[in-house]
Amino acid sequence: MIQASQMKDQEALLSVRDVTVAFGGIIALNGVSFDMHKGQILGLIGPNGAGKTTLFNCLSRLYQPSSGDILMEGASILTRPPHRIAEIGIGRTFQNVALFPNLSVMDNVRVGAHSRTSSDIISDSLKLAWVRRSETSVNKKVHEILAYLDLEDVAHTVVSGLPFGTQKRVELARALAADPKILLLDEPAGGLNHEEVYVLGDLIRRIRDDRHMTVLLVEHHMGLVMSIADHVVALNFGKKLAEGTPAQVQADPDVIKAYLGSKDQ
Ligand SMILES: Nc1ncnc2c1ncn2[C@@H]1O[C@H](COP(=O)(O)OP(=O)(O)OP(=O)(O)O)[C@@H](O)[C@H]1O
Repeated sequence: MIQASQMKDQEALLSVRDVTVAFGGIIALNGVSFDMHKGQILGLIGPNGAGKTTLFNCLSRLYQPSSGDILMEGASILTRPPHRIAEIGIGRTFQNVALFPNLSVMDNVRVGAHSRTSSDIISDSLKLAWVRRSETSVNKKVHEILAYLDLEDVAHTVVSGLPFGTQKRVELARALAADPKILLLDEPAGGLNHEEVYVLGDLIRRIRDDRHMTVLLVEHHMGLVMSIADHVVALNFGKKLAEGTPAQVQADPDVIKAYLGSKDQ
């Protein structure tokens, strides 16, 4: 676990600065700021409609903030189109799984690995030497990730035939194959049973430790967030309500009030 004293000495890997998002008259996010540090697992929580998904979509560049900035290693990411965020080291998974259902597990993971290569259709067709070298390294990467996530047995299985929990693991594999610096996880525990959530928590922690990854977790499952996050940011009605260690946020009177007044646990 990263200590607060170490954090102070580190420049933030990602800084959310005064981000506001308005949809017509609805202010989905209202001046939200926080920092993420290298190696951190940051849990983003809040009752329904708090603005978590909106913030997640800003980080993955699907939404453009009305004002404010998001900096990655000091440089704004807001000029990047969504399909180019993998190049700066941001990877994501989707709440409802967004894989190519008719492709095999291996081919889905290969798509992730290719998002960091610079080959193009002409170089691919000409089978230039550097493209062949790049293919070899992609294949090596894909095999390594499949082994890491225990997906070798289903490597050649078409994704649509797999249980939901396994599909979620394939999505994680695809995101990891692009070697992100920051992994954005959108409700990874959604649709999983108790045992699967426990295994997932362990896996996220392992990914952070083994692969030196920084993880942002948007999650309704409080048990998961509180057991694996180093730092928690709580939103409500588009504003930051509290941030701190899981224990600090759990004990915050405003957070308790927000949750007691909602349908969330
Ligand atoms: N595309 C959109 N158009 C209009 N309003 C939106 C849009 N997306 C979100 N909102 C509104 O913005 C606010 C924040 O929504 P958001 O989905 O970010 O919350 P959330 O914390 O992710 O909620 P949940 O936990 O239910 O997914 C809500 O009032 C929502 O209705």
